[in-house]
Amino acid sequence: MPTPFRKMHGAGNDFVILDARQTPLPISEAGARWLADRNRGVGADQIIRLENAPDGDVFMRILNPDGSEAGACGNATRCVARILFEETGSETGVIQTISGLLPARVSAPGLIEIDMGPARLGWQEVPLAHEADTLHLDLSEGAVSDPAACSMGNPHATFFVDDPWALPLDVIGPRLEHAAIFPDRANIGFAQIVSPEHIRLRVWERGAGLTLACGSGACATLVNAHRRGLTGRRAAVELPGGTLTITWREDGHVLMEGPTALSFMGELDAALLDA
Ligand SMILES: N[C@H](CCC[C@H](N)C(=O)O)C(=O)O
Repeated sequence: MPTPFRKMHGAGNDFVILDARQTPLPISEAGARWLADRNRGVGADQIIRLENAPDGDVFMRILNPDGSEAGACGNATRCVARILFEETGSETGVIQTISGLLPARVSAPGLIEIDMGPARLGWQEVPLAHEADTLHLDLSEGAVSDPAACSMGNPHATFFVDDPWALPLDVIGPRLEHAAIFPDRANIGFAQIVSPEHIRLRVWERGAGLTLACGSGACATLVNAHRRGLTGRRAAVELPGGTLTITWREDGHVLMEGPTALSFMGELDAALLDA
């Protein structure tokens, strides 16, 4: 049964997007692994499945290449918003995830802004394995130490470093992702503060590894940087794949603005998704 898919990316963070609003598309862990595989499948950082939304305009299910489900994916949320806007002819909408309702709008030509919801700062919200000060975690690996942590609906830890490019992220990334303090694992950001309005960031993503961009990671990094007094409430977050503009509003919500792109459309055998 040929099933259409979209291959999209936001600042180089790439996705296979399937539409299950008309017909169920069960995806097993093996199916997600196959689909995300850059040699045997289509290849992607995450698999996104569109579903009918009980409250929003569309529900997005977020699966990592290892089959784990995530509570947030900022870059994919912009891509889903673009699909929604093309379908409705509107420039606003609400995307629903397991973490809540995310208002979306076209903020400028070629740019979409998502209200990613509130940053969650409590240790149980990240979550952490035990009570701790989320502004300064007692965690180190190699040359990095003392991260801040928060949740954007998914767990993030941010290390502030001199140069994210001078670190062996392929070595320290997985060790930190699986650190005992993170019972659900965590996405790990390595951030250089260039100025109070400019951050350079690389992210080792939970369940995915190094990606060219991480939208929720950019949000968590700005929040953690402001909490540390290192930036204002708004900054350009420069990732390897592109730059996102992040604002931490006084009401606690985090706005993320950035680009989207449709790389290609394709068809696949849905039976392979649930093998
Ligand atoms: N790996 C993340 C999900 C994708 C996040 C990222 N692609 C984004 O744009 O926010 C997690 O397991 O929480």
